[in-house]
Amino acid sequence: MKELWTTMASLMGVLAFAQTLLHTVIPPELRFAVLKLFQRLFNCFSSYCYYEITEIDGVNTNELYNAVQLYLSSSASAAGATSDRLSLTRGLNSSVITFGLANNDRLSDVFNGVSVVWEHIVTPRQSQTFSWRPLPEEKRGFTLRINRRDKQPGVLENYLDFITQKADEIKRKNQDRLLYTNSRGGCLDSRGHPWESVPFKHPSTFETLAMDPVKKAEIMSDLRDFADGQAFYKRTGRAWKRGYLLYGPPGTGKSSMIAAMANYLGYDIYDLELTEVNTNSELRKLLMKTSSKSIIVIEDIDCSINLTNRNKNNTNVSDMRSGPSGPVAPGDPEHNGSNNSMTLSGLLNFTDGLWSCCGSERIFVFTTNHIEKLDPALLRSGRMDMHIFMSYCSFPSLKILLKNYLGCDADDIGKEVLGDLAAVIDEAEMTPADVSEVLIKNRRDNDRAVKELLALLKKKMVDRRLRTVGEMEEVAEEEEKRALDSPKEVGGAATGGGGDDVEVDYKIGGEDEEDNGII
Ligand SMILES: Nc1ncnc2c1ncn2[C@@H]1O[C@H](COP(=O)(O)OP(=O)(O)OP(=O)(O)O)[C@@H](O)[C@H]1O
Repeated sequence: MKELWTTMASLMGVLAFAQTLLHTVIPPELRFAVLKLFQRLFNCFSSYCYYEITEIDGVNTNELYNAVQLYLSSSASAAGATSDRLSLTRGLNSSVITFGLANNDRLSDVFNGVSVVWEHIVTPRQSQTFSWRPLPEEKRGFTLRINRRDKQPGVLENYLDFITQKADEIKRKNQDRLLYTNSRGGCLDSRGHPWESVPFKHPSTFETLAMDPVKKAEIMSDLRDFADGQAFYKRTGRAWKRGYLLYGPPGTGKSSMIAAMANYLGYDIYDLELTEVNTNSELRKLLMKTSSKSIIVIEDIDCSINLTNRNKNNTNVSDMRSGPSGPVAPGDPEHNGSNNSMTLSGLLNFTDGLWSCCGSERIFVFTTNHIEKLDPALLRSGRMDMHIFMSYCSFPSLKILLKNYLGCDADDIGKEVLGDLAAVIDEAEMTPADVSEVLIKNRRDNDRAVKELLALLKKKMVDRRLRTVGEMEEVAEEEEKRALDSPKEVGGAATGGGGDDVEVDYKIGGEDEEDNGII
């Protein structure tokens, strides 16, 4: 045994000596050429093709390297359970940890039925070549191995395109969303930007959103189709944007829905405060400074701008600010050539006109508690593609809230109580916000929470019934009164009253649309 070790040590010594001799006698260029020759010979007989993607391309960062790294991070995290070693990173502005291949580790992948192997190669950098910025001490790169028989034309290009697209998605998902606001009025920041941003950390998701599951699935699928629809929008010649109108009573989850949309798609939110915008051109500038993959929100649109009465004289926001008795503009600035106030027509151009297309993949969301107050032009399809009614708490929504706040499934509550809740929930007309309040307050005691909620729902239901009876009595009284007076009024109503009303309503709608040139 001792002899064996002695022989091994001598052999190692000879090898080390030979290597030093080789390095001294043979110049590095020749060594490199010989190595290349061997590599070529090996490649000729190998059944694989190899592609190298280095981290630094010359002196520039290779974007493809970063994309591959991100793409592989999703596969690596899946393989995490089986792999012994993975590298972990967290990027700037990100709260998410990403997995990566550790040095010289391998990972297999399959794309369109083609199996490939990625290897992460890290070697010390030999010498610092001159460059305007210091290069990292290690040379990092990925080697992609593809079987020769799978090397069909276009396969590699398609695979790399797929990787780049996936990497973009992952980057967006990992990065914190931003919430922008224009609440500084027309003031610009030091970079000349009209929007101010803060990290957006709203935890609302479609999972936690209490609404009818069928409706929810429909909205999610619509959003997904939109986000994946670049080719569709290009083919059909449509601008890549979509409008959603969320309407319903306060506290039914309109803001929560917007947050869920942003979190689902990984989009930033631009919360447009219309009352801070003075002119149409200001609005246009704001639009130009929004980025793609974003949701532009105008909350409570009925309160922001006068949208009911699109008369030429009173449609601008400044009038709204001055109150009903405030100054009346001399005419619709969109039509008299002036551009010194903000009008409904300006807003419609913002969402629908040529300027709305300066960017792509953008969603417009308007919310209102009073849809009946909105101008029909705003509701027209093409402007607001989907009208989503956020309703009072229904039974399916209640089940989601019980899960959110009490952490229990409907079955855990007991059949009898569940039946009682189901019997009263619709008629009680309670908002998800009010239901949430009761559940939050009693979240440490599930039984108490459910009992208190049931009692409140019953009370609301009774109140509503009484209100309805009261209203019916009032109507009956009025009808009775009218019946008594009817011999005098029949003539008047028949000759003008009711008929005129209908005609005027109809006319106002039609004339306004044409006069303002909006539709
Ligand atoms: N559908 C819902 N699903 C889950 N939570 C909800 C829902 N609706 C309301 N809530 C809860 O109630 C609170 C208020 O809801 P939210 O602000 O989204 O309602 P809203 O309809 O936008 O109200 P408003 O019209 O007054 O702005 C939220 O913080 C959320 O916790």
